[in-house]
Amino acid sequence: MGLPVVVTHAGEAWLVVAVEALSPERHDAMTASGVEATLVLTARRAAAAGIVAMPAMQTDTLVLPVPRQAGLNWLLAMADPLRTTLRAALPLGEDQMRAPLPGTQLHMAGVALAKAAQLLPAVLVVPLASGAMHDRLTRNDADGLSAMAAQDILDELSKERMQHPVSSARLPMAVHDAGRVHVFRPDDGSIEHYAIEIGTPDRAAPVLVRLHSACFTGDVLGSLKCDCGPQLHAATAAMAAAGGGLLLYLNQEGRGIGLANKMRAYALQDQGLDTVEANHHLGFQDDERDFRIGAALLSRLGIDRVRLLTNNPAKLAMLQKQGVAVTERVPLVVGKTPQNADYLATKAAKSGHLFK
Ligand SMILES: Nc1nc2c(ncn2[C@@H]2O[C@H](COP(=O)(O)OP(=O)(O)OP(=O)(O)O)[C@@H](O)[C@H]2O)c(=O)[nH]1
Ligand SMILES: [Zn+2]
Repeated sequence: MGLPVVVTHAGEAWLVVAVEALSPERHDAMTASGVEATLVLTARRAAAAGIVAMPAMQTDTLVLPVPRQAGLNWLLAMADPLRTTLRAALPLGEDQMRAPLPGTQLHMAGVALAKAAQLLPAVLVVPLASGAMHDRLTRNDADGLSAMAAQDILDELSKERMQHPVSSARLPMAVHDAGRVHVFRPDDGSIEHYAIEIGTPDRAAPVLVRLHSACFTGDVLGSLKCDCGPQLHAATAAMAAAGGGLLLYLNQEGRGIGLANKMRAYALQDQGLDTVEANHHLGFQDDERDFRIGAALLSRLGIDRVRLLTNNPAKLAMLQKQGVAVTERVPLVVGKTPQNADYLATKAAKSGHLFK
């Protein structure tokens, strides 16, 4: 929802909010008393946007003191995903900017919260100086504010979620009339994931499996910018032809950044950035997916040996690390178009995908 959160750290309390969720009222309530506000950016974004040089990337987060004269527009400009160079475009002169500092757990927790909400990881942090500030905020945000320790936020958001089976039913499909959909719900209340049996997978032998990350544009709209839609359909067809298989449909849209941010990445790609550079400009890593989910669903379904349909070696390594035996990688090279040739080349060059 983008509400400010009270984060405690080193015996003090701070208010943390994603910059993109700042309304003028909320911004005023948080900064009115002249507090020392800081802006937290990921080192990825700071480096991609030219605020710091790459060697400064020893840290995941960078903290910039918000200049006194800076208002909401300055913050929004610093977080604006379409502004690719912050130095040249800063509304305040460089001399008014002090050098960024490496972030602490407080700042890492702020960034982790923003990412978990699929908001841009650009975060305003102010000391919770006075009861008056707290009152003004709770009056505006009727439900009051959540409070949590920075380290607890980091622990909570990085731990593996339990995936609970919720419901399951038969689903005849065009590709095979014997099918079954299982819905799983993570214990943190976040988005559900699906496992789809195609035909009748034989669990006595390694099962033909695909871990498919949701791609609304490719899977539903038939986008030519990626290969996801053709991969989805080729995978289910291969499973039907083999008599059975398992499709894990993981709701990790946009490699885990969500559709809104994926469209921001696409807008940057229209300015000439590749798929990896665009993620970095937004402040994300190349890939923000939690690869443990797939292994958890397999284990819930009693499958411990798989033949994996993928071109991505990282998926093999992750499944093996989580205790799933991958007896074979089955390549899934389909759906190359003139519009996605550069995207596929970037994945081969930067993400290690094997297209053979
Ligand atoms: N952030 C971002 N996500 C994208 C982009 N294009 C596709 N995606 C997402 O990428 C995910 C698919 O990842 P891929 O790397 O194609 O495939 P993979 O699943 O890692 O590997 P394969 O098993 O070989 O397909 C889906 O969640 C898509 O929504 C893009 O340009 N930017
Ligand atoms: Zn796609």
